[in-house]
Amino acid sequence: MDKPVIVALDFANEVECIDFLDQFPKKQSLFLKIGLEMFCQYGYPFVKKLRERGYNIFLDLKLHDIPNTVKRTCQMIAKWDVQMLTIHASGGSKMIKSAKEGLAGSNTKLLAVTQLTSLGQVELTNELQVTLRSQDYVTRLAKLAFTNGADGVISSALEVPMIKEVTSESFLCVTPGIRPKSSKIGDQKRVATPNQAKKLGSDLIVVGRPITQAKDKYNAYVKIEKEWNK
Ligand SMILES: O=c1ccn([C@@H]2O[C@H](COP(=O)(O)O)[C@@H](O)[C@H]2O)c(=O)[nH]1
Repeated sequence: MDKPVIVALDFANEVECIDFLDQFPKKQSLFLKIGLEMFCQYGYPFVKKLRERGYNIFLDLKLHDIPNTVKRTCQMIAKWDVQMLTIHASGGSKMIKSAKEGLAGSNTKLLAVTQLTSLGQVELTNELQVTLRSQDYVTRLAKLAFTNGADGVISSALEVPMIKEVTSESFLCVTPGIRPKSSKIGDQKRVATPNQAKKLGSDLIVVGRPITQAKDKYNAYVKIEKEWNK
C-alpha cells in the first residue's frame, strides 16, 4: 500500500486552507499536519472539523515545557483523536515520559523533535553552543526519546539510518525538510528529495510549500507522492 505524504497546512487563514483542500478529489484520503500557524488562530474546533471530514491529523505543536504542564496538555489532546503529536526531545527525559503518560489510553503517537531541519551545523555550533556534530546531537536526542517512551522522532531524512541504528527499526522517523529537485529550499537546511527520503528509510515525509505554494497544487502533491512511493 502507498505511504501517505503528510501535507503541512501552513496557511494565512482557514479560507485559504479549505480552498486548498477542495482542490483534491473528494475521495482522496489525506494526512494533514496542523501546525502553530493554524492552531493558534483556530484551535481545537479546526482540528475537529478536519477530523470530521475524515482526514488523518498530525498535530505539530512541538510542546516544550515543564513535565507537569506537558502531561496535563497531553491529557487534553488525548481526547482529540489525532494520529500524531509533537514535543521537543530537548525538554528532557521527564518531559518525554510525562507526555507519553498524558496520552495514555489514546491512539495518538508521540513524536519528539530532534534538531529542527532549519538548523545546520553552523547554527548548532555558533548560536546554540552545542559542541557535538549535528548527526550526533540528533541521534543523542533520538535515543533519549526512544528510551523514555516516545513512538518516534522528527528529524531530517539524512539522519534516519543513524537513528534506526541506535533505536529500533520500528521507531518512527517522520521527516520534514523535503524538497523535490526543482523546489526552493527556503529556510530549511537539512533537506532531502522524496526519493532520497525513501531510500534512507523515512517512515513518513512532511511536505509544505512545495505543494501549498505550487501553481497546480494537486499535481504537485501527486508528483511527490509518486516519487515517494515509486
Ligand atoms: O524540524 C522540523 C520540524 C517541523 N517542521 C515543520 O514541517 C513543515 C515543513 O514545511 P515546508 O514548507 O515543506 O518547509 C513546516 O510546517 C514546519 O513547521 C520542519 O520543517 N522541521
